[in-house]
Amino acid sequence: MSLKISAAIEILKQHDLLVSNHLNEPDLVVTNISYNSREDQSNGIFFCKGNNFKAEYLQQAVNSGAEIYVAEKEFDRDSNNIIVNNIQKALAILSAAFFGNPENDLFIIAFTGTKGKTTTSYFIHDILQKMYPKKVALFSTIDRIVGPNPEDEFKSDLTTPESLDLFRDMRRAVDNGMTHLVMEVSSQAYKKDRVYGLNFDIGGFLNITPDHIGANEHPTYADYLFCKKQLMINSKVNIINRGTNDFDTVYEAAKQTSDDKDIYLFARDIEKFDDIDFELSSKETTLSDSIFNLKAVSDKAKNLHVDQDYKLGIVGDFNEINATAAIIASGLVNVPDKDIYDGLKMAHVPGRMEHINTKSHGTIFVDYAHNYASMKALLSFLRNEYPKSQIKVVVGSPGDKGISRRAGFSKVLTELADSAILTTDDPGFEDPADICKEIDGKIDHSKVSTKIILDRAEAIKEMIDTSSDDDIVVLAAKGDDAYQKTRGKDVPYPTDTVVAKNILKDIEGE
Ligand SMILES: CC(=O)N[C@H]1[C@@H](OP(=O)(O)OP(=O)(O)OC[C@H]2O[C@@H](n3ccc(=O)[nH]c3=O)[C@H](O)[C@@H]2O)O[C@H](CO)[C@@H](O)[C@@H]1O[C@H](C)C(=O)N[C@@H](C)C(=O)N[C@H](CCC(=O)O)C(=O)O
Ligand SMILES: Nc1ncnc2c1ncn2[C@@H]1O[C@H](COP(=O)(O)OP(=O)(O)OP(=O)(O)O)[C@@H](O)[C@H]1O
Repeated sequence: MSLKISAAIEILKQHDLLVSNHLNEPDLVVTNISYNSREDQSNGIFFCKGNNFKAEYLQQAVNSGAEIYVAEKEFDRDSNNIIVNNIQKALAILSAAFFGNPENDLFIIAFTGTKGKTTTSYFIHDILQKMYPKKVALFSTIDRIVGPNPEDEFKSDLTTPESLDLFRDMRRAVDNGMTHLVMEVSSQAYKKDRVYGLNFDIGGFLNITPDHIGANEHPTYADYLFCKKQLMINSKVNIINRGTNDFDTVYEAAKQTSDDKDIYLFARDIEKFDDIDFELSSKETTLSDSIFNLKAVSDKAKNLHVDQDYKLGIVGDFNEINATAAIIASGLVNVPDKDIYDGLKMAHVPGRMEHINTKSHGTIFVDYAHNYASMKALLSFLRNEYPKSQIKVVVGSPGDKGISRRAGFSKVLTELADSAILTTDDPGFEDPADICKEIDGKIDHSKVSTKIILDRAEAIKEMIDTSSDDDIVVLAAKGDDAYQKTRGKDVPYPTDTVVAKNILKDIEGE
C-alpha cells in the first residue's frame, strides 16, 4: 500500500480540507500510515488527532520514521506537513486512498439504531453466508471478520472502528476474497467522521431512544439524532422501522438522497401505519424459538419474494424486528427465501438472548440489555410470555459513563422485575458499591426485592441457587463480555454464560 503525497493534497483540495502544506520533497510517496506514535512509522504519514493528543507523540513518530505529518495546526515548520481544517475527515479520506479504496470492491450493508445493530448485523451475516460462503465480512461491536480463516476473526474495540482501521480492515477483507460487508454504524462514527466519504449500498435504521448522551458522546438528544440519521443520507437503499421514534426526521433524511422506490418501511401494525411495505406478525414463541410471519404489502416489497413464515433461534419480539430488517436486506441482495429461512433459523449472536435450561433452577437468559429501553423490551417480553413466572434479574451498571442507565435500571426493575441482585459491571474508576447503591436508592422496594452482591459470579450463583423450576433468571447487561473494565485495566471475566454453566455443573451436575 502506498500514497503519493501530491495525490493526497489533490484529494484534500477536492474535499475542501486543505489549509496549507510544506513539502521538502515534492515527490514523496509514503508506504505506511498511522495515528498512533507507539506503532512503527517507517516511511509513514502520521496523523495528529484526538482530544488527548500531545506534541511529544509527533516527536516520537518522527523519531521512529514518520516522513510527513497531517494536523490541524503546524507543530514543526521544518518537517514535511499538511495542515487541514478537519483532521478526522482528512484521516478518513486519506486512509481510503492509502488502502486503495477497498470500499469500491465491497457491497456494504450498514445498520444503525440505539438497539439491535449487532443482532441485525449477525443475522444478515449468517444469512448471506448461505449464498456467498466465506465471502461475507462482518464489522460488529463483538467481532470483526475480515476473511474465511480463524485468524481473520478478532474482537472489536469499537462498534465502528476509527476510519484508518476501518479502511485497513476493508482492504484485508477484499484481499481475502470477501465480496460483501455487513457493518454497524454508531452515532459516534458520524460524530467523529469515522465513515466520512462512505456511501453505503444499503443502510438500515432500527430505532432511536435517548442514550449515549453525555460528556464524551453527544451533548444532546438532537445531536444524537442528527448523527444517527446521517446513515440514511449516505445510503443508496434504505430500510426503516416505521415504528421508530422520530420517524419523520429519519424518513426525511432518507428522502434527501433516495427515491421512494429505494426506501423500504416495515412495522408490526398495518392498521397504525398504512404506508408500510412489509408487515410482521408474531405467531408462536417457545423458550428457544420464535416463529413470525412477514407479509409483503407494497408491489416493490412483493418483488423481493421474501414473504413467508420464519423461525428464529433466539426469542424476543424485538428480535423479530431485527430479523425483519435482516430479511429485507437479504432480499435486496437476492438471497433466495429458503436461504434466508435457513440462515435465520441457525443464526447465533453471542450474549444476545442466549438461553440456558436448568434441571430445577428455572430458565436462564443471558442478554446484553444495558439501558432502560432495551431492558424494558426484554422484561416486557418475558412478562408477557411467562406471566406465571417470577422474573429475577442480576444486573450492574458501568462506571464513568452512561450515568442515566442507573436511574433507568431502577425504573425498569421497579416496573417489571420481581427480584434483583445488583452487582458489578465495568466499574472503571468508580466504586461499584456506590453504583449499586445509586440504583438501589431509586427502586421501589414494595414492588421488587433487591440485594447487592459485588462479586458478579457470586451474585449469579446466589440467584441461580435461590431460583426454582418456573423462574426466569436474567443475567443482564454484560452479554458476551469477557472483561470487567476496572481502574484502567481489562480484568478477565469468564462471561456470564460460562459462569452460569459452571455453577449449574456444580449444583446440578450438568
Ligand atoms: C470520544 C471518542 O470518540 N474517542 C475515540 C477517539 O479518541 P481520540 O481521537 O480523541 O483519541 P485520544 O484517545 O484522545 O488519543 C489521542 C491520540 O493520540 C494518539 N496517541 C496516544 C498516546 C501515545 O503515546 N501516542 C499517540 O500517538 C492516539 O493514537 C490518538 O490518536 O479515537 C480513538 C481511536 O483513535 C477511540 O479509541 C476513542 O474512542 C473511545 C475510546 C470510546 O470509547 N468511544 C466510544 C464513546 C464510542 O465511540 N462508542 C461507539 C459506540 C457507541 C454507540 O453505540 O453510539 C463506537 O462506535 O464504538
Ligand atoms: N430492536 C430492538 N429494540 C429494543 N431492544 C433491542 C432490540 N434489539 C436488541 N435489543 C436489546 O438490546 C440489547 C443489545 O442488542 P444489540 O447488541 O443487538 O444492540 P446494539 O445496537 O448493537 O447495542 P449497543 O450499541 O449497545 O452495542 C439486546 O441484548 C436486547 O436486550
